[in-house]
Amino acid sequence: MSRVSGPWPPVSVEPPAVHPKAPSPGTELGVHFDECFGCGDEVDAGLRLRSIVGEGHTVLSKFTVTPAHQGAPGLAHGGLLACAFDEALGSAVGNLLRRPAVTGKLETDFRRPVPVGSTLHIETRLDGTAGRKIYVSADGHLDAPDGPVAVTARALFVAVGFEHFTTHGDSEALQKLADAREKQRRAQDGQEWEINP
Ligand SMILES: CCCCC/C=C\C/C=C\C/C=C\C/C=C\CCCC(=O)SCCNC(=O)CCNC(=O)[C@H](O)C(C)(C)COP(=O)(O)OP(=O)(O)OC[C@H]1O[C@@H](n2cnc3c(N)ncnc32)[C@H](O)[C@@H]1OP(=O)(O)O
Repeated sequence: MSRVSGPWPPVSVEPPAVHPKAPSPGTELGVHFDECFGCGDEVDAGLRLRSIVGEGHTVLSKFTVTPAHQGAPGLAHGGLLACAFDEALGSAVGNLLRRPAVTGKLETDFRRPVPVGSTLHIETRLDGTAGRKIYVSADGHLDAPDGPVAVTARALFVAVGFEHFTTHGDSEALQKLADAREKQRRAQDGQEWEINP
């Protein structure tokens, strides 16, 4: 099987419509859900991926491999590395486009082993959109932003309505999460305090 995938993006795309209130370069992106395996603080063996906004509509994420993430002794499990990319790519889509979206397809190329104790620096780019389809890709560098590339990924996210999550997920927990996020966004946008008429 060839190592070379097809052209990317696979269809003709528009440049990504970055939201006018998307966080600026250097902004730290918070945890989107405390119980998220990718970024949440309340998951003991979670990846605890952390991200900031980079220049040129990129997101820079970091994840340190612990013994809880092993596949073979001393080495990261490929499925958990794919999870880290899902999280990093999803964070770029959610925070820069501010559109709810889910992963439709995620492709990973594992180029070098990733040892326990190493930190993967993931740089994600928004490659373009075609209607509801959002194409993103990322490179994962070992132990430094310019370290050797260990893993690369490409993904298609599909924009969905909020009802995707309420219909298929836990709607009560989601409403709480949505309210908290809205409050956080208003605070970031300087709209937290309404002036009485
Ligand atoms: C979780 C985030 C909460 C969101 C809150 C919002 C903002 C938050 C801000 C920041 C978020 C920060 C971080 C997020 C971090 C991580 C995110 C993790 C994301 C996940 O981990 S999420 C779980 C895994 N994910 C799923 O659980 C999806 C299950 N799935 C479905 O729910 C449906 O399958 C769906 C909706 C994908 C499509 O269904 P559908 O009926 O709506 O639309 P349809 O099928 O027509 O597809 C439309 C067009 O996409 C093309 N298309 C679709 N799939 C394709 C494929 N695989 N390959 C090639 N093309 C594909 C079609 O071919 C068509 O293309 P065309 O328009 O050209 O015909």
